[in-house]
Amino acid sequence: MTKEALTKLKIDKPNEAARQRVKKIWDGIAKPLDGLGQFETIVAQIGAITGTAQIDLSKKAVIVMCADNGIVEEQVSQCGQEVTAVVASSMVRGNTSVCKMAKRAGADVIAVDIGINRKEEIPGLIQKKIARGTKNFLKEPAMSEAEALQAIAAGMEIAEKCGRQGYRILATGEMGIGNTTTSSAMAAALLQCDAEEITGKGAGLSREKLAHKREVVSRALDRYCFKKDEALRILASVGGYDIAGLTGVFIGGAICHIPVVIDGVISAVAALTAERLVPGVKDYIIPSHISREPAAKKIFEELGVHPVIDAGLALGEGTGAVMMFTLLDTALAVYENQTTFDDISTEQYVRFE
Ligand SMILES: O=C(O)c1ccc[n+]([C@@H]2O[C@H](COP(=O)([O-])O)[C@@H](O)[C@H]2O)c1
Ligand SMILES: Cc1cc2nc[nH]c2cc1C
Repeated sequence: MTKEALTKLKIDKPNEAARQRVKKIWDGIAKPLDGLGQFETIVAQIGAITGTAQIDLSKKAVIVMCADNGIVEEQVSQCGQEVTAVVASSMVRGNTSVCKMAKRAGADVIAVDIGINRKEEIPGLIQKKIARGTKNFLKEPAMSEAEALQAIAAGMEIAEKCGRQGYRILATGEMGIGNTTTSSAMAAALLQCDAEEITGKGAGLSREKLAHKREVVSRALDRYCFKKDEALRILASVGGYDIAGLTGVFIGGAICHIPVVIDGVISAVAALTAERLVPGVKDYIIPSHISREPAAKKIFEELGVHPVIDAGLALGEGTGAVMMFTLLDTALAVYENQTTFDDISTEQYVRFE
């Protein structure tokens, strides 16, 4: 895919008539007006995305993009790169946190090698490797723009295939040591913030190491002098293959009218990148939680997305998004098996605003 082809993509506007029909159904259910708060809004959003008031989230999957990051060479993470391949292998065996949650939530895990630094294939992963990890972005751009576009196309392809296979909702997840550094650098560039205010501890760092990580992000910003509207250059220069792949998942989901649930800070950066590259994608994004990483809040504010879970999660893999699957299923129990005001022979609440 070329940059021109990507930027020419058009996203349909969500179906407002379907959104209104869902809202009307909520108001007819025997409960206080707006009693399920944001869950009513989100179910209506899913109606607008899919174009129907009949909400079906029976088949769901979390797409976990696994990739390595050359910036790990700069001691920005407590773990070594080899851990990415170890955890990715556990994905296949169902042994990671997201696999356990997905099993409980009735969702499939689609784990993808989009750039693990390992020569041998890990059997069971979807093979979409662009390269064996990115370059150290303090020394040279993490990847070329052509590679970034290739990874975006891979993510779009996976989302579109999920659509053909009947998945009704997708979640984004990732695994990649060092990807909170790439995310922080991208968020700082996309939002034009300082490294200081946007860079967090990731999977765990001492105070000294956090100061060093901020310094690394700051040096990268000085080196590349990004403008906020250069999303593709930002992604290629300081991003990762996981972020690029997830950017593609958000774009592909929007094209196919599939709601995509956003997870932590890495997913949030991918969502913002997708929106900057192809405006309109954000209408197809379903919130889940607000990551502990400081960049997350700023990105959600920019996107106008309101996460419903504020629990200090910072696990990644798609875990918070899968929790949201369960919450949505619970809310749908009320929506699908309606007890209406008519059923209980009671006057419906009147909406005054
Ligand atoms: O999702 C988040 O917001 C999040 C916050 C902190 C850490 N992580 C996970 O931890 C790993 C990256 O941490 P680090 O410190 O190596 O950059 C990566 O595999 C992510 O899935 C994820
Ligand atoms: C074991 C482990 C699991 C993870 N999941 C997301 N990031 C991770 C980092 C580590 C180290």
